[in-house]
Amino acid sequence: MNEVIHAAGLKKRFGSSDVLNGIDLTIYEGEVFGFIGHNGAGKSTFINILTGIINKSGGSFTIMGAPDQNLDKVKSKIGVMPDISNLYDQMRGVQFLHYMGKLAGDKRSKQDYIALMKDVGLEGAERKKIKSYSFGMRKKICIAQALLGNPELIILDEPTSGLDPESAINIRKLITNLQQQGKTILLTSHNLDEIDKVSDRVGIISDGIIKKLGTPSELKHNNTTNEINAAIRTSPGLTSEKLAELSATWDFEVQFVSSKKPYSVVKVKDDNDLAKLSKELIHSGIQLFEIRIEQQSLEDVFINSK
Ligand SMILES: Nc1ncnc2c1ncn2[C@@H]1O[C@H](COP(=O)(O)OP(=O)(O)OP(=O)(O)O)[C@@H](O)[C@H]1O
Repeated sequence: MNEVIHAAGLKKRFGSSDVLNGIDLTIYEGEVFGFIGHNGAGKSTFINILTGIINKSGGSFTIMGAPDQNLDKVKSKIGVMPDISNLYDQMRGVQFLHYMGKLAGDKRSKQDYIALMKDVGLEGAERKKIKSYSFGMRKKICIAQALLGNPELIILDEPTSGLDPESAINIRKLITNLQQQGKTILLTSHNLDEIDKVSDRVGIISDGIIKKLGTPSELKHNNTTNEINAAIRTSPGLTSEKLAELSATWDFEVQFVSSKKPYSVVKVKDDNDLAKLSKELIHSGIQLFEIRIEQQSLEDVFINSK
């Protein structure tokens, strides 16, 4: 597999604050890579270093084989979603893309720009001035801008934040289509369900390093313990207090995790304790309708990676 991005010990310090403490990461050709981390974790800083907006403080990286000191020859192969504040408000949507496309060496026809606007969900807004665009429409034209020049690597920093659910679904479809065309996509998002759905691999940044890395499935199943979260549906419903009262005499530990109506989610040590739990609940006179294992979500993995 060809390496598209390879970062080795990449560091960034702002004043006295170390934001990136040595990012080691390789992103391969044709993959959608989901980059996640809490606010201020350094995702945009990493992207801004890759795209030459800011300088690194240490370490090194290559993009499509070009070393970070000499990225000029690959710059035209990288499409980056700009900040929404960098749009030209007085231009009409299609006119703006046409203009930016020329600068990016884009060869498409005017009709194709209209098609691009449709692809990002801006059908009907082609001839409206950007100043009249809503926040979501601005995001969409920024996504379109990232695709100008037919780049091989597309970097999308929170493309769907602030979009309505249908628009976000369309952007996810667009990302999948781009991948099918062989593009490599680096994506950040705080919507972990979205990252789970579209990414081939996910990296979680915390304390300035990549804390966890793997496919969404690997991350969700990489449980270091045998602990089980079980969702239980009973009558009467199981509250935290009721469970504490019942379990006081049990010879195993059970912990109330959350209430997800009509379920109560509890944690037990292993399979044996799960079997004991169902037995004890029935003995206590509680009607047990359903008990099922709750799969870890990417959100759980994220919360536990801090
Ligand atoms: N130009 C700058 N000067 C000083 N500090 C900066 C600068 N840019 C970013 N930072 C700081 O670096 C840290 C990482 O910011 P960054 O924007 O990379 O985080 P992020 O992971 O993208 O966050 P979010 O999810 O909120 O977008 C933050 O503490 C931020 O305040």
